[in-house]
Amino acid sequence: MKPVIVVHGGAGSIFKDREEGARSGIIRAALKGYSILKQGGSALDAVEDAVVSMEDDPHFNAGCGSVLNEKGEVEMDAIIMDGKNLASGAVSAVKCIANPIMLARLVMEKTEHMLLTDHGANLFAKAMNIPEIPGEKLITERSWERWSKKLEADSNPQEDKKESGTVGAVAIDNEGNVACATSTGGLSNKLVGRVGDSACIGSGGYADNHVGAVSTTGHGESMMKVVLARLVLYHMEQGMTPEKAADTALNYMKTRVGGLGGVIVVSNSGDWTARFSTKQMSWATVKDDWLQYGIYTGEMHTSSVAEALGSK
Ligand SMILES: NC(=O)C[C@H](N)C(=O)O
Repeated sequence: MKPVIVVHGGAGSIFKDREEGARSGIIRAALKGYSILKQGGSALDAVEDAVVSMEDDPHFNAGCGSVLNEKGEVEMDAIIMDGKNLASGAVSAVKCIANPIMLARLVMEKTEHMLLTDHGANLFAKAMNIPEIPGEKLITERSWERWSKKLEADSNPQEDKKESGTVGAVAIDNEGNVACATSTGGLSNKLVGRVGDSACIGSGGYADNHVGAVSTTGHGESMMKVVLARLVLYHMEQGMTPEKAADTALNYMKTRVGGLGGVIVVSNSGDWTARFSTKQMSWATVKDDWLQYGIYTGEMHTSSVAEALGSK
């Protein structure tokens, strides 16, 4: 099987001054994941590494750069899933951790459970020797500024809830195993303790070698109502292509519950797609040593991996 990786940097509206940063961030993440796959590494390692790279990048709403809750704190959700055996691990409402996706993987591999939340997730991190970092280290000047503005009387919270930037990855490795990973700071100004789709199996992501893998982004409450990631795979099981399945599921979410979002998909035969009902979604993929990426509907740039590595 030829390896494939697809990553996203969130669906929503990307501010003009953030476009360049988002573009280079998704390209870097896709190339990182692909280099693992090329060396014979697993889909699971590839999606984890790709997501870590975007969690560490302040341009995205995950890890450092996460949006803030109503109290001005960062609370994050993340999930990872292995399509080989349907194992998955997740953390929700976790604070003071640089890379929630690494913690989610440890939940999957080192516990009997699938989801640890809040304080329990931090206790587990401690037991796993994952260091806690001061919460402020995850807060960028920009996220602080935007959060403070929301406190002004004439602010528009609905508008601010459109902040995108959740990150995710799906991959298939040369053994034909698929995996997904998703990580987010959630929605800005969310209530303390709010958990979104990104920590929930089937909504924020799903991976099954029998069909493929999906990572999602968008309005979490809508995505949980339609169990978006699993819905895409269901349509593929019924015979749809990844693209048709993604569009059908996103359209259902829009008409049934009025929610917008985006998905990245890889099928168990290595077909992929990146689709969204929002104005933008940053995405990138590498297959056959060719990198493709875009942000707006219909936008797709192509370059060879060698060229992309050279210009990094
Ligand atoms: N931007 C996002 O994708 C947000 C995330 N889906 C959430 O609702 O927590």
